[in-house]
Amino acid sequence: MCSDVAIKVSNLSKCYLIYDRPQDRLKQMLFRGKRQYYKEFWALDSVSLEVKRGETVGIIGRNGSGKSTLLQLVCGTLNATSGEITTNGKVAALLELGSGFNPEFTGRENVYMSASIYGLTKQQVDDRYSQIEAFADIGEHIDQPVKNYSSGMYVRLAFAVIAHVDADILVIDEALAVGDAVFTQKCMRFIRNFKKNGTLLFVSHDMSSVLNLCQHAIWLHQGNLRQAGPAKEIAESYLQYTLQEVYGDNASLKSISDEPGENVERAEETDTPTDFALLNYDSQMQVSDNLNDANGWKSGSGEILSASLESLSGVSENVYVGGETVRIRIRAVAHVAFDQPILGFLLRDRLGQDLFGENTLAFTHIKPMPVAAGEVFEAYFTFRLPMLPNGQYVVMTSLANGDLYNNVQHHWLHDALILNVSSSTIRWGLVGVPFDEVVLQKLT
Ligand SMILES: Nc1ncnc2c1ncn2[C@@H]1O[C@H](COP(=O)(O)OP(=O)(O)OP(=O)(O)O)[C@@H](O)[C@H]1O
Repeated sequence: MCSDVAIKVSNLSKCYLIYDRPQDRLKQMLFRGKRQYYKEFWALDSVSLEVKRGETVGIIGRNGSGKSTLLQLVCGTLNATSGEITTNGKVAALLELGSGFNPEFTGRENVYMSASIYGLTKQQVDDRYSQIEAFADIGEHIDQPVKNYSSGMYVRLAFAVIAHVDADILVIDEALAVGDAVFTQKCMRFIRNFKKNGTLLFVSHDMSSVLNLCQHAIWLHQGNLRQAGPAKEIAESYLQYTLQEVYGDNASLKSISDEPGENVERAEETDTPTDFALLNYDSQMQVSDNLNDANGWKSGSGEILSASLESLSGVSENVYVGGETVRIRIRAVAHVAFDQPILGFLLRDRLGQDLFGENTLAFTHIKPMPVAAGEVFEAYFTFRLPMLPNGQYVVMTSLANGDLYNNVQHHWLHDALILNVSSSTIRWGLVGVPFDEVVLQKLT
C-alpha cells in the first residue's frame, strides 16, 4: 500500500447469518451443508474506499446502514466475509459502549489493560497514568469496576486512553454524543490537535460534528457506499435525501432564486398581521461557575480570580433570558507588573465553535492601564444576550499582556462558566434572531 494511504478498503462485505430460532443454529451445525437453516443479511456489500494519511473522514447514513460494521472491520474487532482492509499505522478506536473494557475490572485496571493492548509498556502507562486520569476526570470512580459506570463516565475513560496511546489512526463511533459540554470540548480540542498529523474516521448522526471535524465524508446506504466526497457536499446530499424521505420527492434544497417571479401576491392578511407564536425564540439559560474545575493553563505571572455573568434587567438570579442585557465580569490578579493587561472572553457551543466574544485590547491599545504586582483588576463587557438553541455552552476567559501585535497569554480557562440553555424554541441554526415580519406570498 502506498505510504500516504492510511486505510484502504477493497470490496469489503460483511454477511450476518440470521437464524429464526436458536435451535436452527444447532441444526445447521449438525446438518452442515445439507440444508440451510439461516437467512443471509448483508450488512456491508462490496464497499471500497481509501483514506489518505492525515485525512478526516466522516461516515454518515441512516440507522442500520452499516457504519458501525465498517468501523469494527477497520479496527479488526469483526471479521469480513470477503474483501480486504489494510491500515498503515497504529489504530485506536472508540467503538460502541461496552466494547474494549472488562466490566469487572476497575477503571485503573482497564487503563493498564487497554493501553497494553495498544502496545504501551507498563512503564509507559505508569508515566502517562496521571494524564489519562486527569483527562477522564471521573474522580474516585477510577477505582470502581467499570460495570458501575454511567455511559458518560465510560466514554470519558475510553477516550482518555485512546488519547494517550500515540495512535496514527483514530476511529470514533458517536462517542461525543454522550459527553457533557466540558468533556465534549476537551475531546474536540484533542481531536483538532490530533488532526494536524493523524487520520480520523468518525461516525456520527450529528451533521454539525461531521462538518466541524471532517474534510471528507462517506454516505453508506443499506450496506452500500452511496456517495463519497467533500463533507459539505455529502452532508447536503444526505440532508436532501432525508427531507425527501419525510416530505416526498418534491422536497428540495434548490435556491429560491432558481425560480424568479415578478408580481407578488400576498397571502390573505389577517387582523393581526403576523402571529408570532411560532417565532417566539425566547430562551432561558442557567449559568454556573466552573472556575475551580476549569481546564486551561497559566504562566504563573497572573491569574483570573473570578468570572461571572450578571443580569442588568434583574430577571432572576442565575436564570437569564435571551435578549436581555447582561454583563460578563472577569477579575484577575497580577503576580508581576503588567504594562498592558488584556482580559477577554469567548462563548462556545458544545462542539467548541466560537459563537462570539470580545477582549479589552481595543481599550488597552489606545489607553494602556499598567498594573503592579499584587494588584487586582477587572474588565466587564455589557451586551444583549443572544437567543440560543437548547444545549450547553461554555465561556472561555483569558488574561494576557501586550498590544495588538505582541502579546503573551498568562491565564487561559476553557470553561470558566457553563451555560445551560433550556426551553428555547429555536429550530435552526446557531442563534435566534427576532423577526419583525414574516410573509407568505404568491409570485404571479
Ligand atoms: N451481530 C449481528 N447479527 C445480525 N445482524 C447484525 C449484527 N450486527 C449488526 N447487524 C445488522 O447489520 C446492519 C448494520 O448495522 P450497523 O450497526 O453497522 O449499522 P449502523 O449504520 O452503525 O447503525 P446505527 O446508526 O443505528 O448505529 C443492521 O441492520 C444491523 O441490524
